[in-house]
This record gives sequence, structure tokens and C-alpha cells, in this order.
Amino acid sequence: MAAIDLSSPARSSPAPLSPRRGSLHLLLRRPRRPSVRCSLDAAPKQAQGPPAAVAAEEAPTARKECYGVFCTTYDLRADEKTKSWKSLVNVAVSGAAGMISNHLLFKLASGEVFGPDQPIALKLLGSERSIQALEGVAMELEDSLYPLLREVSIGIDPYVVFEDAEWALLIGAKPRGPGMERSALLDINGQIFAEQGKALNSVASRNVKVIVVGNPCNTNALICLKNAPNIPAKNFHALTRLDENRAKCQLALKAGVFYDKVSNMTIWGNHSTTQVPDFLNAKINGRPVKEVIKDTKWLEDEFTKTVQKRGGVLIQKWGRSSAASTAVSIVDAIRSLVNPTPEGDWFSTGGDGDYELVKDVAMDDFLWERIKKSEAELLAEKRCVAHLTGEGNAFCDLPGDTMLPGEM
Ligand SMILES: NC(=O)C1=CN([C@@H]2O[C@H](COP(=O)(O)OP(=O)(O)OC[C@H]3O[C@@H](n4cnc5c(N)ncnc54)[C@H](OP(=O)(O)O)[C@@H]3O)[C@@H](O)[C@H]2O)C=CC1
Ligand SMILES: O=C([O-])CC(=O)C(=O)O
Repeated sequence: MAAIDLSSPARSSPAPLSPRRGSLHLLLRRPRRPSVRCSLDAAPKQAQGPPAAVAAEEAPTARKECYGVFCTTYDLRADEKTKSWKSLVNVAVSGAAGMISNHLLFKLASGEVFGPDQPIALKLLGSERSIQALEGVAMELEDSLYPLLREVSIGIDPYVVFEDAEWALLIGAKPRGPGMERSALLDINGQIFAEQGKALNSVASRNVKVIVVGNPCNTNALICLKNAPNIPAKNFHALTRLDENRAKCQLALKAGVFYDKVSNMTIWGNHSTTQVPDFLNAKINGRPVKEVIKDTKWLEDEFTKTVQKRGGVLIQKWGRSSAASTAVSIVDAIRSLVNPTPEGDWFSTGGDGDYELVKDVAMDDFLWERIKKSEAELLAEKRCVAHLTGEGNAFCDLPGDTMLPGEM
């Protein structure tokens, strides 16, 4: 969906100029919900005992609920004392021990996403199988000495990890394996996003912004949204920004310009091989693409297919799906949501919300037919997960030739 963002930065109120204490928390699954999190202010005795490995890590400090550098007081330097810090932003990330997160978390902590005056708390969601790896991630975050990173928590219960989250970057999802039906992936991952939607609904900030990355991201975003009725629907986004970036790159290559000259790029439809990269409305150097690239056949065939299948080609080369460029596209998506969009430009996201929808979008038969095909796929996915969205019994009749970008 194309949108122009008119919103001002999400948080603008300066926080008091007091030193903040950094902390690394281990968030544990608790029997009752919503749970009290283990923090510097919460009584640790309310939590179950941490796993042995973590208890050992925590031993060096007097405060059992944190360890290492995050347990020390963050002292403002003299030059920082004059600065207006924004209040801490709580960012929850699922699949935090995975490949995409391994790039993303360090970008978030560095300040390149929310800005150099925005302190950040990272709340990392893993699972029983990944909790050790998650500790490793937290240790690397410690070792990176990011001055803006004031809190890190890790845990396996979304009802705990998502508490007060203002951003939820939902990355963790099972990738499709050989011989697996797409409908099975929809169901397995759908369960994850149904549970996480309920958890967000219960414990996150009422204005949490949710970006769903785990595939199939559009339908997972729908499931998440339907399970979180207390959070505005406009706050849910499916990550199609990677496709948008891929499309800009291909147009720039063809036109022989650097990619900053490509604007107004839209991705319509599903994040799959039916997606529609919109060359009709996109511009190069402010001019319609079709005026600059006169080869319509290339645009309709090669360009469109290249973008649709870019993920799959990359998997063939790398042996795994895009991780670094996906992390970059998540950063781009967040920035587009918190910063004003450059005059005349727009961005696309699988969502509907804190931004103004573009009204004057050109349409032709080619675009319309492709969009309807992708829409049919999305509607089929929707019927397939009806049991997870509260819309009755599921009925799976997915069109046979549709695939995730990574499937060839
Ligand atoms: N929208 C987009 O543009 C893109 C989306 N993606 C999607 O993002 C997701 C994450 O990718 P990436 O970080 O590279 O993947 P990884 O395999 O590196 O990590 C995925 C994480 O998902 C979690 N997970 C949840 N349920 C399962 C399960 N049943 N089986 C296995 N893992 C599970 C695991 O964490 P834990 O054990 O902690 O739960 C794991 O660490 C995938 O769904 C991928 O298809 C990838 C690229 C682009
Ligand atoms: O298809 C995949 O597995 C990963 C993905 O979404 C992409 O690269 O666009």
C-alpha cells in the first residue's frame, strides 16, 4: 500500500537530564499473565529461578537481576549534560537470535535508526532452543559499548518480553523446508503470530508499531492484527520494503543512474512471487520511469520477474535468505514511519496507518491485472488462516503457482 508519511518523530518529549542505569534482564516465562518482569525495580523473587548458565553469568554483581556493563550507572559526560535526551524507547524484537536480527540489533543500538539523542531498550524474544544464543547476542551488545543502549532484556515469553513495547519487530518464524506445503507454513507460523498478537494486545504500549517480517509476512501481519483488537489496525505493517529497495536498484541499474535518483516506488500485493513492483508510478530523476526506460517489454517481463524472484536467486548464491539487506530494509521502514517523507516521494508498506494514503496513483491494465492476481493470493491465504483470525473454519485453496520470494 502506498503511503506518504506526515507524522513527526514518534517521541519528542525530552527526558530529564538524570543519569540512567543500564541493565540487562532475563525475562522468564511465568505461570500467570500479564507477568511482572524482572527488572531493577521489580522484586526478583517474583520470578522463577533463571537457568544455571545465566545465574552463573549474573554472579559477579551484587544485583542478581542484571550482569555486566548494563548493571552499572550510566554517567552523562559533561557535553551530554546539555543535551535534551528523548525518553527511553522500548523496542521488542522476536527471532532475536536469528540472522536478520544479528544485523538489525546493532543498527538499532547504534542510534542510526531512531537518532543520536534517542536512548533505547532492547527486549529480545527467543525460545527454549535459542535462549543460549540469545545470551550470546546480549553479550555482543554489551561488548559494543553503545552509549544509547540503556537496557537489554532477553526472554522466551512474549507476554513478558512485549511489556510496554513501543515497537515490535516480529522476525522469528519457521522457514519453509523441503517438501513442506505452504498451507502448513501458514498454520505453523500463523500460530506464532496469533499468540504474539494476543501478547501485544495484553501488555504492549497501546500505540505499539508492529512490523511483521517473518514469512508469509502479509498474512502473519493480518493474523497478528486480528488477535490484537485493542491496538489500532493502522499500526501493523508487513515488511515489503526489501522488495521496494530491490526494485529501485534494478531500475537504477537499467537507467544507468545511482539508486538515490529513483523515487515513488510501490510494491503492491503479497510479499511473494505475485508481488507487483509498480514501474508505472515510479520516477527516475523526477520523471516517470516509462519516459526514461522506453523498453516496456523489459519493464513488464524482466524487471518484474527479477524483483519477484530476487530472494530466491539470493538464496541460491548465499545458501540462506537475505539477512543484511532485510535488516537494512527494516531500518528504512522504521525511518519512513518516524520521519517526514521527502516532498513528492512516498514509500510502500503492507499496512494502513499513521500516514496519509496517496490518492493520485496511476493504474493501467497491466498493473490492475497483476494486482488482482496478488490480491486473489492474499484472499486465499486469508481463508486458509480463518481459524487464527476469528473468521470461522479455515479452507485452504491456495493457487498452486504462488511462492515466497525465496522459493524458485
Ligand atoms: N519480509 C521480508 O522481506 C523477509 C522476510 N524474511 C523472513 O524472516 C524470517 C526470519 O529470517 P532469518 O532471521 O533469516 O531466519 P533465521 O532462521 O536465522 O531465524 C529465524 C528465527 O525464527 C525463530 N523460529 C520461530 N519458530 C521457529 C520454528 N518453528 N522453526 C525454526 N525457527 C523458528 C527462531 O528463533 P527462536 O528459536 O528464538 O524462536 C529463529 O532464530 C523468516 O521467516 C524469513 O522467511 C526473510 C527475508 C526477507
Ligand atoms: O523468501 C524468503 O525466504 C526470504 C524473503 O522473503 C526474501 O528474500 O524476500
